[in-house]
Amino acid sequence: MVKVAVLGASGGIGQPLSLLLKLSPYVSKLSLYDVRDPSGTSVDLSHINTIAECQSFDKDQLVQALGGARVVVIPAGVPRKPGMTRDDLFKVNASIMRGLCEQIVQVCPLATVLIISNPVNSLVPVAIETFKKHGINDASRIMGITTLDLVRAETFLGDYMNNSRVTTVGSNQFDKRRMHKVVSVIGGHSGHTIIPVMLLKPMVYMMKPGQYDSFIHRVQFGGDEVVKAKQGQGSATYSMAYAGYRFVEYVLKSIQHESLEGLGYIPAYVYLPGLRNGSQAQAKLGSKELEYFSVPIQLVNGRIDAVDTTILDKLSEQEKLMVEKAVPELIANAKKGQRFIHNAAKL
Ligand SMILES: NC(=O)C1=CN([C@@H]2O[C@H](COP(=O)(O)OP(=O)(O)OC[C@H]3O[C@@H](n4cnc5c(N)ncnc54)[C@H](O)[C@@H]3O)[C@@H](O)[C@H]2O)C=CC1
Ligand SMILES: O=C([O-])CC(=O)C(=O)O
Repeated sequence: MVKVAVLGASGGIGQPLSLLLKLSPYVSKLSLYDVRDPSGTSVDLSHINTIAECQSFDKDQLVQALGGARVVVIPAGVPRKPGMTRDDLFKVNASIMRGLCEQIVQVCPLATVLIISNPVNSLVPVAIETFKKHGINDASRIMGITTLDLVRAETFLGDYMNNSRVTTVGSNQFDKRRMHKVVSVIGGHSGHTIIPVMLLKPMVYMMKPGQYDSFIHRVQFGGDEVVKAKQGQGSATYSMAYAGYRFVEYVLKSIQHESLEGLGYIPAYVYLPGLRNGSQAQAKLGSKELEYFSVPIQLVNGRIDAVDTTILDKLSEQEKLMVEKAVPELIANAKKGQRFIHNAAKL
């Protein structure tokens, strides 16, 4: 069992994610940090009779919050309002990400860092470059969480295929196993960079005309659907907490050396050149310039052991076109994050 730190624990995602982590059998200590005092959340959660011990840390206590953390999850940052893109959040959230990573790299440099804050496509590069600047060149422990796209794809496809909803709660395990074998999502985490991939290709032909295209659109723009429905009160929080927990649990199971079989290889947004099979993925995606991509990963002890590129061999013509469309945007998004660190370094 390990210590998990949540940075941004008072937020819309941070609170329900912390609840799920408090229920986890893999967490011994739950460290809640936010610039908005998270002690209320921590005391409330501490009344739940599960193993994890809750501690809260206020804005001047980041070092204490991170001490001994094996996993750091970051939902800190501002969310979108209607009319905004995720990229509009870059300026504020990149500064937050850099500040947090500058401490992580000093206090718990061997922790696995899982990034939720948007824009994921640019903030993972901000984190990787911050670590590099401090002498740590290890892409195996920094990942962007794109699991919400996968959860949406599983849910919406389940709807479209007239199945019951996918869930890991309760005894409805059948759908969960079934859906992760049917669909995955690769690419990035914004609009057209989100690329649903049918693992069972005949599914497409089983759908009614137009259903496949509207399924793709709904997965790509599911975030906007929530932003609109929340009418200025933020973006997805509960579904993100669920998705975030699903990914964190995957990492925690690997740290406990538990079997990950049956969970499939969950994709994450990662720095390909620093990973085993990463250059193979770049070759299959047709661009050496494309350094960041969400692709299924194989985990060992909380670190990425290798990128699983097999999904890239089985893309349909339409999926290949989606990749082609996404690549220039993903390259630009990553460069933006990298420039943010390098230009700041020159000042
Ligand atoms: N990866 C994904 O699929 C998703 C990502 N998001 C992103 O997650 C982020 C958080 O969303 P919400 O929780 O809804 O926002 P929120 O505003 O409810 O919560 C964010 C929290 O971060 C805290 N915070 C700000 N600066 C901080 C710092 N320097 N250190 C620690 N905490 C800090 C705030 O005080 C606040 O409590 C947003 O950027 C949003 O776009 C949201 C949904 C899905
Ligand atoms: O749409 C947003 O801003 C939040 C998000 O990333 C999502 O829900 O996928």
